[in-house]
Amino acid sequence: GGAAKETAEPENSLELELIWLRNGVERQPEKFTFSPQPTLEDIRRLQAEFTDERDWNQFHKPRNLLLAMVGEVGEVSELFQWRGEVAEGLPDWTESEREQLAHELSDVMIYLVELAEKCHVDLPQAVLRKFALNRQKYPASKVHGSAKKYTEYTD
Ligand SMILES: Nc1ccn([C@H]2C[C@H](O)[C@@H](COP(=O)(O)OP(=O)(O)OP(=O)(O)O)O2)c(=O)n1
Repeated sequence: GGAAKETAEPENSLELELIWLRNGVERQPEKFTFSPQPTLEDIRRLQAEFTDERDWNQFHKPRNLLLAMVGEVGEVSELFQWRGEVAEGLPDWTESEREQLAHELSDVMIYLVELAEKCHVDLPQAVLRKFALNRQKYPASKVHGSAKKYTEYTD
């Protein structure tokens, strides 16, 4: 029946992706934020399924993934290279240029997540450890309003 269908759990990754996409389209936050889904672990799993289904794992060694990621960073750079400074939110870009950027940033993200997986770096946990280090290195009280590198401070 209809009620059962509305509450039915997604049965595979494609159904989950469609649900998350729909959630994203409906979002209109006042200030820009990311959608909560997919998580990094979701992205890791979706890419693992994508490569498994194609028997591509044999090609996805850490070095290959690193080079693929850097190549995609280059594609992001191409979108910016002949422009002047770009304002937050890219107000002067066309919808198609923004979508292109979203694609290229996603390629970087997908390869980054898979690179971390294949190197056994638990990326979300590693990011938390790195934030703790960054806070120690750059105490807000000390560096407020200054973009100097930590080695430039004399005290
Ligand atoms: N061996 C591969 C090839 C592709 N992909 C996936 C991950 C990326 O998200 C995307 C990259 O695809 P392409 O190499 O075709 O690169 P682009 O999408 O950037 O296309 P183009 O190079 O034409 O701009 O597809 C992958 O996982 N493994």
